[in-house]
Amino acid sequence: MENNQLRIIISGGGTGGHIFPAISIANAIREIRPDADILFAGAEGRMEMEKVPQAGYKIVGLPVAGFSRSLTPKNLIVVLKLMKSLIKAYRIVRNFKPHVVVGVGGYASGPIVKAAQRLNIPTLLQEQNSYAGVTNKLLAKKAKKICVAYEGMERYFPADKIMLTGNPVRQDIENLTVTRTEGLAHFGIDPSKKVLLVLGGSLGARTLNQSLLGKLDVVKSNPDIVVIWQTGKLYYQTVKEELEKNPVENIRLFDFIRRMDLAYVAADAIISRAGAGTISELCLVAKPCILVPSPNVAEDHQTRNALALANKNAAIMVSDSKALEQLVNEAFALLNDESLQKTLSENIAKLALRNSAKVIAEEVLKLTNTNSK
Ligand SMILES: CC(=O)N[C@H]1[C@@H](OP(=O)(O)OP(=O)(O)OC[C@H]2O[C@@H](n3ccc(=O)[nH]c3=O)[C@H](O)[C@@H]2O)O[C@H](CO)[C@@H](O)[C@@H]1O
Repeated sequence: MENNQLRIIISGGGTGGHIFPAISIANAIREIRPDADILFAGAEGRMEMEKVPQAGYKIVGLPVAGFSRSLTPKNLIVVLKLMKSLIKAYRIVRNFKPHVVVGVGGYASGPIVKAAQRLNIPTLLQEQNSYAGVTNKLLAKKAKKICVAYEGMERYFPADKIMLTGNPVRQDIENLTVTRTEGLAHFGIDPSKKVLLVLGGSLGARTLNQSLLGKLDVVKSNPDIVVIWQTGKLYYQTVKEELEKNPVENIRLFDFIRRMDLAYVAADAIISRAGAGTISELCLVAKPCILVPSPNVAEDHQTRNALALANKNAAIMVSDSKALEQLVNEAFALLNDESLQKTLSENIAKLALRNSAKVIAEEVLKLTNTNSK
């Protein structure tokens, strides 16, 4: 390892919501400093161990896992793993000698950022959600900079360290170059139809799938509306079997959509979970949407993400418990109300934050000159 080479560790992961921003930040650092040596640290067995090498970066894994929310003996094993991870994290940071360490949230960022802070290496945190998780709140005290995507984050973090940068969004979505005609052609949809896009987040959402399955008759009786439906990998087979029993011509079914840019341009309205990454994209593509926060995430942060938009009349929020009954009717009503579509689009566009990855990368590079002592 060259002594004067710029070295940066990026830590965190667990779901797409943490990994994709981390990779975007790394790419933006490389654009400015192609010579930078970037090392990722993730959790063994999680999605980052596959996605990060695919993106062309090296990654080391920690044996870290999440606590169960109820009191169970399993949590003892989690404590042991955490201690092992801390020891490993110290070793990684000492050996790699980074000039700065970035934490994007998720299991691995805790031990790595903690170790860096103890060793007086400057750290930067990126919080994607409008509600800060426990780990980031603990790490914030000694962090040099905290890049956030929502206003009002001084509720959780020291105000002087916060910078409103937004969440990094893939280039092809931030700067859409495809047309609606191309989007419709990609999904085999006639240009005279309206399109409802349904997104369950990177893993899919059971409630959204059940809400649609329960209202197939409504979808069928509106043949001028075509539904592009992302089920998630886990639920795809079940939904497909249901649709084989009860075929609906105006549905296009996918487990995962690779060309989100084409899906977004094709859509007239969108139903979505309220994951932070998806919301940042929805603001940039400025489409009218209905958000259904997942009740299964830490500290109910998706509800807070969704409320940040709903309170500004930038999105409609339907709670998970009301979705089965209300969601599809609400979406079809929105598709038939152009004035509401226009208001929601205009308001959501105002919340868009651009160039986040580049701005965060610049902040990371500024810290490489900081003396943290
Ligand atoms: C269940 C869970 O823990 N969810 C969390 C996870 O969400 P999750 O992993 O679902 O992530 P986000 O909603 O933040 O982002 C999903 C990303 O996957 C992409 N995508 C999605 C579907 C698809 O078919 N194709 C595709 O490419 C989207 O364009 C987006 O870029 O991390 C977010 C950011 O910390 C949190 O706010 C969420 O609460």
